[in-house]
Amino acid sequence: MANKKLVAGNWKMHGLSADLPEIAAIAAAASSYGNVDVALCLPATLIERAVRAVPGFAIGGQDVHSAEKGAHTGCTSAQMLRDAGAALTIVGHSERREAQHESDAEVKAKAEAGLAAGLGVILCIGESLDVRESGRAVEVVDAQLAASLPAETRDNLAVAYEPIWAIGTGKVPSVGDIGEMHAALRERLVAAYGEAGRGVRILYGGSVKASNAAEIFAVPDVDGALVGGASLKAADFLPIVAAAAVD
Ligand SMILES: O=C(CO)COP(=O)(O)O
Repeated sequence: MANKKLVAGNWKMHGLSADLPEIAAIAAAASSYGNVDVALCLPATLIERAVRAVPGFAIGGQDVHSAEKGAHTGCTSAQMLRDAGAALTIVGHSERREAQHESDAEVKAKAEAGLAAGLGVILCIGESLDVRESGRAVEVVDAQLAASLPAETRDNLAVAYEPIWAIGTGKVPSVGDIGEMHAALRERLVAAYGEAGRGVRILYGGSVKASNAAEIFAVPDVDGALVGGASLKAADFLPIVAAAAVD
């Protein structure tokens, strides 16, 4: 049976209190789609206010530290996100893997910390353009996933395949390439977790828009999307949610 789709927005470093009405508009409309889970991963500074503004709607963070607490200036623990009312968090986004030099081992520790704190976790992986052009994308991303996966899965673990060259560029892999990658990632999840690996949602991310969402969602083993730029406005995001709601 197909997994229920998850459409999550990643607001990255966007969002001030003036944007709370936009979040409320997204949450209000999203609640009418019973067969799709919808979430917004916001800057840490907005989480608590957003949770108060849209009770019951899934608000998430974009990163957590792997430790519960300690001398880590500027970092946020998974418990802190939970305490602010977050339901989930992204870990291992390529922007952090690149700019903050996060390793697979660190991403794995972050994913485990998030799950242990009761957060849903969206674990990101994806290849560079060089790797895609070398023909080694599946091999490299599979190895990245194997090294980043938490030791044990939980119901609220999801994986997001985000080719780095597709993020914010308007470029999207062919549906054939997305399908090939998601099938390989599914095999990896089943190898790691047995049958439970079939229930781990595999999202696609990278230039998802209203115009391409339906064909991406129709690919086998695409269980939703992680959406950047097109998640900032209800008018752009809600058609993507609507496309996920079509069986
Ligand atoms: O990085 C992304 C989501 O995490 C994708 O960003 P865009 O949808 O803006 O390409």
